[in-house]
Amino acid sequence: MIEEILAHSHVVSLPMRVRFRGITVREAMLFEGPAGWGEFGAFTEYDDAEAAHWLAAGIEAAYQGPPVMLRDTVEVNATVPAVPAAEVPSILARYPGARTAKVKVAEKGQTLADDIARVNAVRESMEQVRVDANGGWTVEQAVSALNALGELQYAEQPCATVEELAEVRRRVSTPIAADESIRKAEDPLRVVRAGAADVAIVKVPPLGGMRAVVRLAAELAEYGVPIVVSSALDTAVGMSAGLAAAAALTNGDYACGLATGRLFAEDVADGREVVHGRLDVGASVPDPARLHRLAASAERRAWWHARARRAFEHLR
Ligand SMILES: O=C(O)CCC(=O)c1ccccc1C(=O)O
Ligand SMILES: [Mg+2]
Repeated sequence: MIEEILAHSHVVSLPMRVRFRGITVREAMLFEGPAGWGEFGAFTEYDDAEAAHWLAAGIEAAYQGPPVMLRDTVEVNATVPAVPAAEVPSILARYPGARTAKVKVAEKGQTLADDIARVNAVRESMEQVRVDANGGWTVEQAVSALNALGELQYAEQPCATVEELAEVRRRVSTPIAADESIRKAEDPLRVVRAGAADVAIVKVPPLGGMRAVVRLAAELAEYGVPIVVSSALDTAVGMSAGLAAAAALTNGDYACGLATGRLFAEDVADGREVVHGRLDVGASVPDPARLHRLAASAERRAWWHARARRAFEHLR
């Protein structure tokens, strides 16, 4: 099966408009199967065992297709990278009609004053603001930052560990969301059992697929913890899987972090625009001219193929 996947694959390199998560180009391998297109885009620093989940998610999309969807559009949030406050209006302009924004905070080399200025700039035009520290604060820093930042929908991964999240959650009134603590966990439920999260950020690729997201959502609902489906900086192909998973949830109350296609200077497909703060869930089919234009070097293509082979071994 892996040879068939590789034979129908394209490795792309998408330039980002603004640096995000420390990267300026996003590479991914896309492949077409009997049920549609799938994506294998595990972050380059992830090991093969972790990457295997991402490959499983791509295989589900290409060979099985989406689960039963309950909606044909999904509400999305604007995603604001750790830019200077003055750049916020131009970033938000790319998400017409969005009511919620997620703002990156705790960026290395920046100060709390930078975060406060950025969050306040976002508040001027958004109904709801959430922040994402990507585990960048200590407990004490998180407590003072969250007290200083004012009312937020929630704070995503303020600190690195589950224990720290639980402590911050006891000490502040801001709801706490877990992202990396779920994405990297053997047992995603540990974080809620530990009292570490009010909200769970869930991404299709690291969980291993759309159906895995729907299952986890049902388990978390028993603990009263809602999920927010977000992207892993996926191309338009991977985003289709995130949108399908979000559309399959019975409780889809939170705006999803699935509009990150706006962070790319160019994507593999066009036509999926944010309209009234929502995205259509219909599958995106890559445009051959774009696949050609965005093709990665032969060397990077070989790297992704070798990695996909190793990851596939973990699935057998
Ligand atoms: O949630 C969003 O608004 C966008 C998704 C996002 O921030 C993200 C994208 C890729 C990798 C990590 C993250 C993250 O949430 O930390
Ligand atoms: Mg996050």
